[in-house]
Amino acid sequence: MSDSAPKSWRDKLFGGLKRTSEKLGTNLTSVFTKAALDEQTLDEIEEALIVSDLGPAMALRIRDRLAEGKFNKVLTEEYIREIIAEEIEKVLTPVARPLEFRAARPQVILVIGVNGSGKTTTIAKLAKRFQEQGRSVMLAAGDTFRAAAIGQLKVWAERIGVPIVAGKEGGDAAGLAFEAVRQATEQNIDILIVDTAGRLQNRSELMDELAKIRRVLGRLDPASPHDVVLVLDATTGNNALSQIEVFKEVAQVTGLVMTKLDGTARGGMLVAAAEKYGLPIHAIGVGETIDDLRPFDPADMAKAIAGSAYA
Ligand SMILES: Nc1nc2c(ncn2[C@@H]2O[C@H](COP(=O)(O)OP(=O)(O)OP(=O)(O)O)[C@@H](O)[C@H]2O)c(=O)[nH]1
Repeated sequence: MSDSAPKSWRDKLFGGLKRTSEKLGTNLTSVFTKAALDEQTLDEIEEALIVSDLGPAMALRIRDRLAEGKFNKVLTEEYIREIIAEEIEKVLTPVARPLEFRAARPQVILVIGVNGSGKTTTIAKLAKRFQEQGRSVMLAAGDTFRAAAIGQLKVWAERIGVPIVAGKEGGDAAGLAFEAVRQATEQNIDILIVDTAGRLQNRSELMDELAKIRRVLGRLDPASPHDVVLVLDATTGNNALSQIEVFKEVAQVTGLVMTKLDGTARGGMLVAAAEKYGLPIHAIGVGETIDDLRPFDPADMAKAIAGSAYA
């Protein structure tokens, strides 16, 4: 394929995860050149997998898989990468779940995450995907803390052609969410995506605000918000894992979106997150354009992380 040809999603996925799979390869270099499998090599493999952010449980499982009947045998790089991909796929399969319209009009999707995680662009990308599926979408600029966040979301709304409910900087986010649901109901909108502030440094305020939004939404429809999606920046590595911990507690997260997998060698943490929390992962981001955020195929994703054959 020439450089100018448009890339398919699979190309982008494998290209985006290249730094992650290369880092795994670097960490495993000494193993790839070993004569035969022994206890020490297995220790090295386990260590390399942990250093590659896959998490200790996964590292141990892969170690056990490789040990099965293979002692004193020479393992090829291809075989090792294949086994890694197979084990990753097992963990990703149950969590790879796209965000879907479930006929609760309006279905309210609360989007949370720290500033800079890619929240605003994720909202726009999700909105566009729903639109493509024939759904009507409305946005609510609930990050009332920063004028820039409101402005950015307005620009995106205009670009993709969806209505937006926005208030003033410093306004009441719960009040805005309430108003947005009212308008979405009136206009028979399928999906309302609500942005929120991401001030993790002020945990009690954040908690109060999210709790208030939930309370207000719940008053209109006890099932609302129907989804609470946490956006994580993959480049933050372990920090992303601790964000799941905090937000799970303050906002009853129902699913994850992981952005910027193309900008890091630490993509393995998606697997660690899946294993540790078991939360659905609705979509992943491998670039800045509107089409770069999508649900993922667990087998492809596993191969992309493990760097095993791209066929
Ligand atoms: N390379 C890459 N960049 C991304 C991805 N997702 C988001 N970005 C970029 O990350 C930056 C931050 O994204 P925003 O959507 O503005 O993040 P945010 O969390 O809303 O940030 P604030 O508006 O500052 O709170 C932007 O420049 C995005 O284009 C991704 O998957 N890959």
